[in-house]
Amino acid sequence: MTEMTAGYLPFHAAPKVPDYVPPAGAVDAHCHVFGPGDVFAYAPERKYTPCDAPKEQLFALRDHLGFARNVIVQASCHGKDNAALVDALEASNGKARGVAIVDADVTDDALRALDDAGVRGVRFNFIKRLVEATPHAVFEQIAEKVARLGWHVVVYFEGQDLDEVAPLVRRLPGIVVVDHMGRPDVTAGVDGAGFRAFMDFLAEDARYWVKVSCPERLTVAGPPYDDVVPFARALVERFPDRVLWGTDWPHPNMKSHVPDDGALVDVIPRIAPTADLQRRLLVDNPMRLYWPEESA
Ligand SMILES: O=C(O)/C=C(\C=C(/O)C(=O)O)C(=O)O
Repeated sequence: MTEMTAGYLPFHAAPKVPDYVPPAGAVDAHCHVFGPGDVFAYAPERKYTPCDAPKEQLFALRDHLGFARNVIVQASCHGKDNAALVDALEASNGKARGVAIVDADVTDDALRALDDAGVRGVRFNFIKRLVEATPHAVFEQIAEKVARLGWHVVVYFEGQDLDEVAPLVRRLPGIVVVDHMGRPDVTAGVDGAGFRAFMDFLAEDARYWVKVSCPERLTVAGPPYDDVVPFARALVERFPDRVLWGTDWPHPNMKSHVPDDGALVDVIPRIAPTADLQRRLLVDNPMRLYWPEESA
């Protein structure tokens, strides 16, 4: 068993059954698999070591929460070794798609193998506490390469870094999905300059999508995340056809509390207050992006 980084909390051992019942075919569009470390080693360059969170537990959580599919996102702790991700995709019976992390020198054969496994995007991480900086020119090279496969790009950055990241995003081809609402400073309020700038950025181009995930990371008030709900709701109501939702299980790097995944699901009707908005958020949008061949 690989020791997890001191001070971080493990994922919830017994999340509640959500009160909210997701629509049929709902997709958890942001989650991870970690290790197990003695089978899928963590990256030497990682800045944290998570607790093991294997595919079997992710799939059991999917069923427990009433979801049908997962989008499994490569996290920095596994770096550019996507083996654990591919293993989970191949075990999912077509119920999972992936977002990988790759180098600029990734070969076309390697990309095709990832695509065959179910990968449909790459992730560019700008969070300074998670990764060393990558030159934007490298990200542009990767984006051009994977666009040939029809993949999209997922970006993860701090709210205060929008001005640094936006020029690169504008140069990327295809759809770009922003993780965790662009990590706004919730203490500044939805009318604060930072979140307004983020909303204006998303409004620039219909290629830009956003995940209304991670109230547990952004909150100052704590569960049930009343201080974060207005941000997610504003995004759902303004961009109903380009929002995604995810648990972010197993919630790496949490220190403030252990989020209950069932309680996170119960936030959904508060941020998407109609059945139509819930269906677009949980079914139509993720199916169009990750299973277009099956999308209505
Ligand atoms: O540590 C965070 O801020 C959140 C995450 C970490 C990563 O994505 C990562 O290590 O790549 C998360 O989204 O799970």
